Amino acid sequence: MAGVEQAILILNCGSSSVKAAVFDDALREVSRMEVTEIGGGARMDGRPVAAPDHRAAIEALLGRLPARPVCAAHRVVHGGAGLVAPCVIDAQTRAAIADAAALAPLHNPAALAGIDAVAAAAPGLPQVACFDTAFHATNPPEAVDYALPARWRAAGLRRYGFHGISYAGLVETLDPLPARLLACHLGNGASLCAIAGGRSVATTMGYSPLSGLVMGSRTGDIDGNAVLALAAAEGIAGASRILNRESGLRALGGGSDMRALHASPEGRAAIDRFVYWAVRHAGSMIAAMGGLDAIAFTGGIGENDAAVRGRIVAGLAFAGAVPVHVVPAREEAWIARAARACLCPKGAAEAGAAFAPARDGP
Ligand SMILES: Nc1ncnc2c1ncn2[C@@H]1O[C@H](COP(=O)(O)OP(=O)(O)O)[C@@H](O)[C@H]1O
Ligand SMILES: CC(=O)OP(=O)(O)O
Ligand SMILES: [Mg+2]
Repeated sequence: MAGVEQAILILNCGSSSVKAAVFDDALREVSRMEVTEIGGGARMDGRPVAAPDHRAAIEALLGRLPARPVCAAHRVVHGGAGLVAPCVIDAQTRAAIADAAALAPLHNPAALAGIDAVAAAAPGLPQVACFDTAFHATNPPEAVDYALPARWRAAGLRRYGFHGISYAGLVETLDPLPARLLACHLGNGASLCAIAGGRSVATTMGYSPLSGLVMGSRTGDIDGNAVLALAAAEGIAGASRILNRESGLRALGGGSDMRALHASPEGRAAIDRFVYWAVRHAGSMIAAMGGLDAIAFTGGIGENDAAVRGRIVAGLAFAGAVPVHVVPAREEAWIARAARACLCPKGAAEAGAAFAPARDGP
């Protein structure tokens, strides 16, 4: 793209989508493309595209980049306990993201596919990872701990929380920022976050992006003994497939796309359950903040589905009438800024500072 000398490429692999954005050296977004509905009639910017999986979607997007990037940065959902702050991706970082893949089976393999595809297309290009967990580092211990024996808590079995890049972008966007904000990221993955004074104090996802709300293909909260029953019947891999890929709206309503669900009785029953559990979990978030000053919706459903938003807001009438905001998810812009700060910490504040790796890339 003419005039974009220091293009930075952002890849955001969601569970049903890949979003690619290019920013210029002043961190202005100059291009955006997305493949949605991956695995079920994928579309690129609304038009049908052959993308049966994330890898194919990434290849299709990289083939249409309008500028040659000088660095790339990725949304990575889970880095485990060790990887939280944005960092340059080296062999060790890549291995840690791969190690956490079992905790985010719908996301980390896709993020790795993006990292590897960029490395293959542009060997040596500096790449940065930004993690979905970081925003929830401010949760108090009582919100983070599972009531497990000490050795298992020490082994990293704890609540992490996700969609943190989206929530961090939301906090930067709302001005003035409400003191006690119920933030609802409703996409193919869905979570709620209690944001008090701009900081996450509670969230509905836990050890992995499986818990909390009913989602496109994930159960949301489910009793541990039911998980054991599934594992006994189907094995660990089978139970993981059922819980992460075959459940949620797909299991209740016959499909994971909220738009289609409105059209059938079975789909509407699934939406009833989505809304019911969103409201119940919202009650828990409101309790964690000691009240409610505003609600914000983001994500594919949160931004576009006024009927679902209206039903959730109506279900929360008990908490009083509060302002409701609809905010486009700004994950890519947040990642671009974090990548610059990571790669050129000294020049991060200077508009127009060129990207240069702080240390060697992959
Ligand atoms: N106009 C719409 N009305 C209702 N739901 C929508 C609409 N557009 C997108 N969605 C829902 O948003 C979901 C995708 O959200 P998104 O945040 O883009 O996904 P991901 O979680 O993969 O990042 C889809 O599953 C779809 O059901
Ligand atoms: C964490 C998560 O569920 O992300 P997404 O909504 O992109 O699937
Ligand atoms: Mg997403």
